[in-house]
Amino acid sequence: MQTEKEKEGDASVEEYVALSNFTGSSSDQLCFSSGDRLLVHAKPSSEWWWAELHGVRGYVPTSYLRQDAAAEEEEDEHTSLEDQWQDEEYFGSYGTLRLHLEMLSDKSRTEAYRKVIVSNSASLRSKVVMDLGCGTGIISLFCAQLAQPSEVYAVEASSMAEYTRQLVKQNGCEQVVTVLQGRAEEIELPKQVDVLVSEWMGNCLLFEFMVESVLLARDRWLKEGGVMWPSSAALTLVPCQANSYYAEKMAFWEQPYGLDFTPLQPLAQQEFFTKPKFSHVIEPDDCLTAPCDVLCLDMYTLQVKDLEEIKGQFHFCVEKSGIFHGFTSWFTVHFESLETGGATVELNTGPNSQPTHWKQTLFMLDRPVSVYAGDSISGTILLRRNSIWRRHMTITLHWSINSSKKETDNCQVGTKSFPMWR
Ligand SMILES: N=C(N)NCC[C@H]1O[C@@H](n2cnc3c(N)ncnc32)[C@H](O)[C@@H]1O
Repeated sequence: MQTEKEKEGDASVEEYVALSNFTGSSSDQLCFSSGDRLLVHAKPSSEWWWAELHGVRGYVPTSYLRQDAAAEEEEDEHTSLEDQWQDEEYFGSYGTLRLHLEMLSDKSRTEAYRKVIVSNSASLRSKVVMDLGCGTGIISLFCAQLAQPSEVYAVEASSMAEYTRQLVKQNGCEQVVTVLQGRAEEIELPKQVDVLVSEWMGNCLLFEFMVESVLLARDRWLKEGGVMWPSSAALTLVPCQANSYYAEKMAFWEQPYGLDFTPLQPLAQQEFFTKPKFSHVIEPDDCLTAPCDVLCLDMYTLQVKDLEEIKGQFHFCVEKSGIFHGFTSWFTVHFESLETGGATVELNTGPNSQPTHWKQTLFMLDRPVSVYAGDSISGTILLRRNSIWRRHMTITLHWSINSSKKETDNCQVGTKSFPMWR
């Protein structure tokens, strides 16, 4: 129901750009295409705004909108670089034990780093190592305990660094490990390093964009011919079923206690399926096709500017009929050996490996689609870094489903943008 204000619209009309296509599911919702410039007249809720396109007014979902460049410029002036990284909140969260306990309790992750040190212990002798974002210093302690590097610089920006120094002393590693408190981009190391090791991966590989700090440290502190651990990273995608999640968040409204609550389903779609779902556990049987690496990052050549927009393509062949609810992503990183020809160590966060604290990330479509063995799903994925909130990004998926049934030439296409988180 439109209020008077929504009908007239208030004076402060703001222009927004549509991030992707939207097909309204009721008469009072606007339909628009990616790139359309919408005039927002009223913001009655955080999820739905009252907007105008080509003279027609209606509700639009806020998650599909981005402030236009001019407005973004203006906001830019009021957002200092510091705020854009949300460092106070970010490093504040790493100053407490919660996240460090989660990471240390992740055996798959932590043992993978230990395996890297153990399998390269001979080559690490007399080497200089930088552990970027060392947290409690676990990787630095592995280096000092399981190998004989000459120096390990354990760099940590949060207040945890004070405790890390105590842990280094407590474990008799202070001869080798030096803890430096500060942002890796800002601190001074006594010398260049032979190895830059870091556990920087976020949800969907890049969230938090700590990888930028790793690249800046590489360019400034890694010796010519030095080694990056991880050496490479890949983001993997697979079209999947998500029956229990769909039942829990959408089907639920069909007949709760014998009543018909389906008018709430557009809100449920907006509230539960607009953003990616972190910590999703996909069962191998939920995969409708073989997974595909859609992005591959070489940590020696990747540049900070490359992080603004990263694009990948995919082509999936449906192996078994099922319901295409969405896409699931995970990542894998590789640690090359310090010895030429030595064994590479892999940390895989996918459904066929030991579980990790990242689990997987689920991207739900607005509406599920039945697919059949022999169909194919092809398209692109675009990770676009947020130009204001530097730890955030938007993931846009475009896909087309090509039916294997010869008589129907139906090719269903779809696109959806998922803010993570702004
Ligand atoms: N997703 C992750 N692996 N997060 C690990 C982040 C750890 O690295 C620390 N960290 C992140 N960025 C930086 C940086 N630029 N400089 C120093 N420490 C950092 C952070 O305080 C935490 O202890």
